[in-house]
Amino acid sequence: MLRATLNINNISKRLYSASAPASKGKGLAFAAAVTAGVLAGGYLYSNRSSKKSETASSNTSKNQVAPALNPSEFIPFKLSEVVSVSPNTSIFRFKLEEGQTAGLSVASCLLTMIPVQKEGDKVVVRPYTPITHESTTGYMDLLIKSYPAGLMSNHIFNLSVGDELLIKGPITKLNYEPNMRKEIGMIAGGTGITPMLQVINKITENSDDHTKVNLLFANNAEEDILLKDHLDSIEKKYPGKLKVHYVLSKPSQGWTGETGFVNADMIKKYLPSSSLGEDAMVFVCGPPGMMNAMSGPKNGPIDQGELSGILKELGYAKENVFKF
Ligand SMILES: Cc1cc2nc3c(=O)[nH]c(=O)nc-3n(C[C@H](O)[C@H](O)[C@H](O)COP(=O)(O)OP(=O)(O)OC[C@H]3O[C@@H](n4cnc5c(N)ncnc54)[C@H](O)[C@@H]3O)c2cc1C
Repeated sequence: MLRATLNINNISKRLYSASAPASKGKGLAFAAAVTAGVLAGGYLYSNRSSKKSETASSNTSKNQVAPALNPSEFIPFKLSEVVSVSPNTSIFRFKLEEGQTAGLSVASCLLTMIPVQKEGDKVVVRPYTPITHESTTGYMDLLIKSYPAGLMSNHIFNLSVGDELLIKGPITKLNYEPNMRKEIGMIAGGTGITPMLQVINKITENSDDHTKVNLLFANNAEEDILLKDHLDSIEKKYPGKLKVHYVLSKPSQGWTGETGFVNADMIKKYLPSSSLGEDAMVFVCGPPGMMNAMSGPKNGPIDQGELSGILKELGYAKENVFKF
């Protein structure tokens, strides 16, 4: 597998590896046979394979290439590059046709699948959140953390350039509209940055969107901060639009940012006040412990569950908090 230690700005400038080995096409024949719902990321995601969606191609004029993703069918995407961004997290770049977008909406995720390869195996499906802009053509990037016993993350980390991954989507999580709120507060932990990045990209690339974003981004140590250079460069380019506040639970001696876990004082200091009511919204995405402490868990992919935790204590209303 091709590995490097470049940031996202650099990899977007790099060419794809020209020496991709032939795809192994592992077990693809089994994909079509999968009809059952499967447990993914703690939730039940529908995994019904149906006729190819016509939405992608029917909305596309003759001169445009239809978006790559299909919301109703898993299709194979070829891995073209892998870039390490922290000790346990990498960006996996999948090749699209020249001039072709992924077909993402903001904010949305997609599903990856490991098909059944022999009798007795179970299909594995997990959601991931692409970090490429909606308008990006020719490739789609996923930022993925590896877990020692993780079925999907290990599968993806073991792919070689040229191998294929079955992907279906997009699944819209939140329909972001420009200026839908005056201010947005974001609380992200680790790879929970991925949906935030989609929204940040959408806001900053639209000069008519005047939303102010404050992001509280929690990680363990400095080397674990995902896409720091990239976030810092967006903050620098759009000073009135984005402010990033880093929080480390295991900081080094010289660290001058916030330390510990995200707490009520940090939320009061950096995020829009709950007194702004419908003028503001807070997005939350992170590991289960963080979700529980900040906002309470979701009840399923489309059920936000009740609001609890620190945000509730600080007076935010349920409709002004979104859990990814
Ligand atoms: C909507 C949505 C979007 C997501 N987007 C991304 C994304 O962009 N990037 C990304 O890396 N992940 C993302 N995830 C998480 C991802 O879907 C998987 O849950 C994750 O990659 C682990 O899957 P796995 O099959 O490797 O591990 P599993 O086989 O499911 O779990 C094996 C073991 O890994 C450990 N583990 C798994 N998940 C966690 C966790 N969250 N915290 C702590 N330990 C854990 C546990 O020890 C667990 O027993 C998203 C989840 C959701 C719900």
